[in-house]
Amino acid sequence: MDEILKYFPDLTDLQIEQFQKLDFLYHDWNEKINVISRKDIDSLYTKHILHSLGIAKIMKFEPGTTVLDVGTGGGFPGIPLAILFPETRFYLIDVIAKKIKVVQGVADALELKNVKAEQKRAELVKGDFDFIVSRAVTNMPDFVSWIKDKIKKQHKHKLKNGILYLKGGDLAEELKDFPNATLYNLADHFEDEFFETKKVVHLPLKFKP
Ligand SMILES: C[S@@+](CC[C@H](N)C(=O)[O-])C[C@H]1O[C@@H](n2cnc3c(N)ncnc32)[C@H](O)[C@@H]1O
Repeated sequence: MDEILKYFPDLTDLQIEQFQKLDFLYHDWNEKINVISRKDIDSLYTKHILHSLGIAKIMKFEPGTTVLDVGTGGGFPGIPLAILFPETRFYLIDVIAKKIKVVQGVADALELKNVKAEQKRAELVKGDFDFIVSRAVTNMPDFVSWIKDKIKKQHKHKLKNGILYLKGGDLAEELKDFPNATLYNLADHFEDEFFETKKVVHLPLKFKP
């Protein structure tokens, strides 16, 4: 938790309490439904929560922004971002129902009013969003094909509406057909060696009528 406060020193008391509660909630849920590998659960705050908040180092969502988290699993990056941006609306989806049960359980326990969680396949999501966030779901070409018609037309941020994807390693081959993608190194923001190769990929997408 100290790590979260180190990089996000302006949290309110409520946000601090909500981030603290994640420790118990994820350990508890993970015993019933495995959403975080046993190897990683002890690094919950670095590898899952802080990593999710990496998106916030690139993008400060304005109040009223709508964000879709595709393949959220146990709620990453959606849940940490929903705590940090209480006035942004987050729609968290995953194709596996029991993962959404965990997400709903965590959102309920934290009384997050800005989270809607649903068991759904990405390709079948209706509606449009300012941004679509994700981590560890699929490669960029497939991802874009799933969500390309779900982007809002009106931009209200400096970064254009589109995808904010947490990815690691060498992305040259995967992103070769996306020359307008911008990579932001999380190592510029977080010291832990876990972030050495981690990036946020911003891919602006045009509204398709
Ligand atoms: C490796 S997990 C990552 C979970 C989470 N994003 C994280 O980083 O911890 C990938 C998740 O994507 C979900 N998924 C895969 N294909 C999907 C699709 N077409 N629509 C929605 N969810 C999908 C899987 O069910 C799984 O929960």
